[in-house]
Amino acid sequence: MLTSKLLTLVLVVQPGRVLLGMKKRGFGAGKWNGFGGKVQAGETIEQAAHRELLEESGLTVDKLDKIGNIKFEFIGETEILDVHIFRADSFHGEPTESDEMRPQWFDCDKIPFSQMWADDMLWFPLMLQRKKFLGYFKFQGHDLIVEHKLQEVNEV
Ligand SMILES: CNc1cc(N2CCOCC2)nc(N)n1
Repeated sequence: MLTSKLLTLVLVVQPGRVLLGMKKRGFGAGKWNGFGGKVQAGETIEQAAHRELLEESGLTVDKLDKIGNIKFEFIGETEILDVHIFRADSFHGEPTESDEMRPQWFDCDKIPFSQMWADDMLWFPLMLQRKKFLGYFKFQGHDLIVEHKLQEVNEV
């Protein structure tokens, strides 16, 4: 029986550039990604997204737009990662390195997909076009996608 773990992911996007963080330890270490993590008991998914963004990047945002939900399965593991993805177009503060993440701005046409999770190159274009999407990715290990579904939706 597969249980699911609620996670958040926030992409801060400004005209022509997106803020990513180099994950310094733990799950996904060595990859560039948005900012996020676990949803704690007693907080909403959106509250968790705000909290993790602040903890990992030093930024606060007035508004998070729900843009996607992707479920990740890893062959041989019983826990499905249920990742709720948000986009912010403006922020307060300065991107600041944390224990977890080293933030850096990337031109939207120079996103380092080779140093990111393999699914990102498939849904980032939807995110950048402000589309909304639902996805499912089955991984073998951390690098190989053996099966996936990705659909644009009107509501996440
Ligand atoms: C497996 N592919 C993933 C996983 C992932 N995250 C899981 C851990 O929490 C933060 C988001 N993020 C991306 N872009 N791709």
